[in-house]
Amino acid sequence: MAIEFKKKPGIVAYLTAGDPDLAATREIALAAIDNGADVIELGVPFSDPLADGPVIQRASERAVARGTRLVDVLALAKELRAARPSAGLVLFSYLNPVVRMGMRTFTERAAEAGADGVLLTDMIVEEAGEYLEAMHANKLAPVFLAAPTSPDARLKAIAEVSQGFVYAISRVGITGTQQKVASDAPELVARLRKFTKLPIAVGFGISTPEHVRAVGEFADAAVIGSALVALIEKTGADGAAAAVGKFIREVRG
Ligand SMILES: O=P(O)(O)OC[C@@H](O)[C@@H](O)c1c[nH]c2ccccc12
Repeated sequence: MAIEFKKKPGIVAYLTAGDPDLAATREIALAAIDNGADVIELGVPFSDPLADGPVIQRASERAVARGTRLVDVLALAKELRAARPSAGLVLFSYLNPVVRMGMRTFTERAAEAGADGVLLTDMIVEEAGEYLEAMHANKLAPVFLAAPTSPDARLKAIAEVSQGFVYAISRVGITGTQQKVASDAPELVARLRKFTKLPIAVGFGISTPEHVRAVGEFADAAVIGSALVALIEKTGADGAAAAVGKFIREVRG
């Protein structure tokens, strides 16, 4: 039960829980872990995923349409923790579902489920007081997003409250695979290194072994989301776990 990146760069795999269904997500997450993913970012599907590109938007729509709720994702997290005690597990959500449940209740249930940390996409560090209190009370690692447009003061504030790792998004904009990883990433990671000793994971647009190798030159982990979600969309419930396992093995190198 820990967020640690064994091989450099580590792999963080993002999955939309409940797409195509919760049983499939369970199998896919286990396959990702067993094939080299150090951390699973278990995404809570949300009806208005404005930070997401089309691939993850469609996955969220499918999962919401199936009736996937935050409580179901917490139950899935508990199953994953039981099945893989040492895997890194970060609950990933927009604020809205968490606020609806209640911050205190959510963090208690996340800790009870065995999550290592939480990343709330639209939680900004300036307004994170109550959230951080609840996270600390439940020994959960708050993971924050740092963007190339974040000024140093903001990076410093993020670094001071982050635990587990810091998530550096490689470019402004929405999630989604790209031909090459944006060039803003190395500069953002270098700026973050001034303020934190935590591992830094880079995400957005990562989908090939070359992307992962490139990220490994300057960061500690690569986050892969849309490429996995697109693969799941293409293969469907039956073949998805094997396909994702193979993909993680290939990009890990
Ligand atoms: O999909 P990509 O380009 O591989 O990027 C990872 C991203 O999907 C995942 O970390 C994520 C999913 N939803 C988000 C919303 C905001 C920031 C990051 C995310």
